[in-house]
Amino acid sequence: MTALTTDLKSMLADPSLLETRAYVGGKWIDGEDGTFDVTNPSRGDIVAKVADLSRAQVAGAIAQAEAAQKEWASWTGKERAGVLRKWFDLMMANQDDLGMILTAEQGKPLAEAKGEIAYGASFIEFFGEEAKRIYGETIPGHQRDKRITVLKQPIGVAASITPWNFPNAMITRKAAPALAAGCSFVARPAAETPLSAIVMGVLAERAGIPAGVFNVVPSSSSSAIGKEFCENPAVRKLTFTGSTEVGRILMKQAADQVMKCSMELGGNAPFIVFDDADLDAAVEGAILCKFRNNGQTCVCANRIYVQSGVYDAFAKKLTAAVEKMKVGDGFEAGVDLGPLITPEAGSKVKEHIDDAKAKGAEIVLGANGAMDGNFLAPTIMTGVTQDMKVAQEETFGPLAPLFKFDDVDDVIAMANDTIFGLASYFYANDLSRVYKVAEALEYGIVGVNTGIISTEVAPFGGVKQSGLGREGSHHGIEDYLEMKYICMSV
Ligand SMILES: NC(=O)C1=CN([C@@H]2O[C@H](COP(=O)(O)OP(=O)(O)OC[C@H]3O[C@@H](n4cnc5c(N)ncnc54)[C@H](OP(=O)(O)O)[C@@H]3O)[C@@H](O)[C@H]2O)C=CC1
Ligand SMILES: O=C(O)[C@H](O)CS(=O)(=O)O
Repeated sequence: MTALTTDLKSMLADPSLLETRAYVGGKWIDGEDGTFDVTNPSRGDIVAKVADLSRAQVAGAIAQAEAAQKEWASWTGKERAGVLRKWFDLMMANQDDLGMILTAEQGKPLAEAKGEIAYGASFIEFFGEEAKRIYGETIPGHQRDKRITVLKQPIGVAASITPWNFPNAMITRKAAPALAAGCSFVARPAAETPLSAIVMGVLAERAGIPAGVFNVVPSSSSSAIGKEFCENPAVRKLTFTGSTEVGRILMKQAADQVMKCSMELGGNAPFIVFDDADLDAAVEGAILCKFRNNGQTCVCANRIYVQSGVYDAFAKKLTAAVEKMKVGDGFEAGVDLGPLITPEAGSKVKEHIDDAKAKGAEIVLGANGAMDGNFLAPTIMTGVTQDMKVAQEETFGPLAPLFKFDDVDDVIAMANDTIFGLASYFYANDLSRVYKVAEALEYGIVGVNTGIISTEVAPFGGVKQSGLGREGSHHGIEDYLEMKYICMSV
């Protein structure tokens, strides 16, 4: 591939959206630790040099957020809804530019990046509306002279740590309910993809969100900033999306302050195809579910179980569809699969391919895990079994492993045989089977005859070691509220 340079500023309709400084207390500041490079995963070139904030500067951002929070909480829900709506409108008005910034730093195809902007914006629209509906309650007194009321109040300063795979939506899915609830917010984006977070600061300023309410603190140091978030007494809420491994670290650190945590962690989604499934629909769903963001999502199908009566037909149809998929630069028209975020991400996919081959699986499509830069051909394997690494670990890449099963109870047992419990999917038409399987799967999310479950109106989250709490839906704002019980003697 010819070396291309990503001259991002010249690509934007509004070049001022490409901001590289940090947004703290309503001011744009440089990093005490200089800058760190943001590179384009397709081309390897430097897209921008971004302010590298020190832990002390992040502590300053937390202080600014604390100072701004009480005033922000004094606004009515309707007033907060008004500026959140403006924030949403600005996102959608600049969707193309925000999509290009996202593709430049994360690599996903531009159409998919623009889709993420709309998905991310939907949380701001939704929770702006929810800001007006933070209801308390009155409870009949336990004594004749007692009156009981319950208030919902914002928890205070919320801090977020988010990953590179959805650099816009993972922030808005947290910031939107937080701000709607009356919290203030300090966002530390992944070092790979800070630009999509910083531009949300540009739009927050333009929307009239008060200084200090929304802050973005890019940094090349993840652990030091994580410790600041967990140890600073002004932070009352930590919200994280990323690996279960890092989630455990953060929860341990947050325990010293008994800090409320929301955790959206790793997944190992089973995708089950029963013999009464619509096979064409199942293939379409499997492709959407497996290869969205090049397999780099926590809800991607990680294991594909196909009942023996339709196994060969499904494998043939899936292979025929996947081999038409185009791998390439996210800015290139017609590309279905962009690069992986780093060479290390590719190594993990290759490790799973090699392990499965060594234990008897066969590659029916793909290049044996060979990387071309950060590009990896989509790979399909048959003859995959539970003893292989791919059955227990999140691959996070374009590998579709096909397992064969006979009995419904067996496949439910195999699907549940994991420490994870985020998303699961199955295709079937028999109604009693649909009910039985949906109830038996130990997951926070079950997709029935669909491979895409992501929406702002539903409660997204996992059980077991896939996380704590829910994001999205009217439930999502509860994670940013405290309940206060008032007992009044009359
Ligand atoms: N459930 C989900 O949605 C996601 C799951 N994953 C899983 O995690 C695996 C690794 O992906 P990766 O992006 O490295 O995920 P990580 O969990 O390592 O990183 C997620 C975020 O946490 C930050 N981080 C890492 N270590 C610490 C720490 N000790 N203290 C505070 N913050 C920290 C990272 O910063 P930085 O990137 O700057 O180092 C990033 O912003 C993937 O293969 C996948 O299995 C990954 C992303 C999303
Ligand atoms: O972290 C992720 O992979 C996202 O939560 C998946 S989704 O919400 O975009 O479906």
